[in-house]
Amino acid sequence: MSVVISCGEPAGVGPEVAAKAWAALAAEIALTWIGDPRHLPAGTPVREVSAPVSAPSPDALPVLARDFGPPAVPGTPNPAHAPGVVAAIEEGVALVRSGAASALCTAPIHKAALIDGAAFAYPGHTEFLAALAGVERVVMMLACDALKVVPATIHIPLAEVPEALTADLLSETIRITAASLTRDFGVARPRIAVAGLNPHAGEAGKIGGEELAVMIPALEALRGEGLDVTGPLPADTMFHAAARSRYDAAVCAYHDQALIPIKTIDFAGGVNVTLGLPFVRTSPDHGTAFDIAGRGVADPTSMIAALRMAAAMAAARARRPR
Ligand SMILES: NC(=O)c1ccc[n+]([C@@H]2O[C@H](COP(=O)([O-])OP(=O)(O)OC[C@H]3O[C@@H](n4cnc5c(N)ncnc54)[C@H](O)[C@@H]3O)[C@@H](O)[C@H]2O)c1
Ligand SMILES: N[C@H](C(=O)O)[C@H](O)COP(=O)(O)O
Repeated sequence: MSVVISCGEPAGVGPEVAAKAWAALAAEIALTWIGDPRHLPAGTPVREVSAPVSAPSPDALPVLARDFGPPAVPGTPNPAHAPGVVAAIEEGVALVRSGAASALCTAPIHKAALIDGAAFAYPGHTEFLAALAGVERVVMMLACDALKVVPATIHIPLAEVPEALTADLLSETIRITAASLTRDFGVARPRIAVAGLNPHAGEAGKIGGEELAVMIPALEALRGEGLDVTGPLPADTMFHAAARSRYDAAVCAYHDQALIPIKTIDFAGGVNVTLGLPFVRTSPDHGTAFDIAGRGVADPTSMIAALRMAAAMAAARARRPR
């Protein structure tokens, strides 16, 4: 399987964790990095290529070299780089859609830097990739060995969550999650737990009405379709080890309800994966980490896990085409 890596924000830790991950996986996965090679850590062995490689390259990191103009200053994004960062994602998508690569792994972007420098119209990769693929609804999943979580609403202000959390959104999110658990992760009959929006999942309507009005009817309808769905559950007690053993994925009402438990349990090993796209996309669970960029101390574990997951998902899809 060949995986292309979009460079992400040059002022962040993305180039560093990509170079370190390549060093760790050089004999295991065919990796190709898209970006300006001057943004890679000094001393990274580079081999410029004109197309993604199809075999592992243990001696040098294959690079689709693109000129971003000014050099990168660690920790300080340059608006002049933003168009190149966006173009690298677009190129990665084009390569996986054409079949030139098997999967895309995106290094972290700095959303504000892209909005300022490239009038980026999306709050994250997830929404941008959906637009590039022409898909109306995609699902963000963060996965580690101990837990898989899905925020039903993603990058929106907390104040907008109750209105955005419709029965249609919840139902589609759960259907996409269940289908991907089977297709990409080999779970024959996925068990999905759903977190309530309100404290104590609404306490039978005494602490918020969304569970009774929206969530419970939606989950009952999904059970009628044959899906194994439990909830809405009180979110505070569904992430300890015994609770986690009862489901394959937790669908949550909003971003932090889903991402706090997984980034607490396994920040180093978590992977962000987009479900519902016509291609495989993963990413590390961390961001640009400007506070440590350029110091050589960034932990590549999440990037390594993201690359391994991308290759494994691409292999699973090759074995199990839709
Ligand atoms: N996949 C993505 O593109 C992605 C994911 C998450 C956040 N982001 C973006 O990144 C930017 C910064 O986000 P943030 O500050 O909330 O989170 P962050 O993950 O960048 O940093 C949070 C903390 O974790 C540390 N950290 C992060 N990655 C690390 C690594 N590999 N090794 C060691 N320590 C690491 C940082 O030093 C910092 O202290 C924001 O613009 C955010 O939107 C992008
Ligand atoms: N919500 C993600 C996280 O905090 O890990 C992150 O912002 C990445 O989102 P995209 O994959 O949409 O860029």
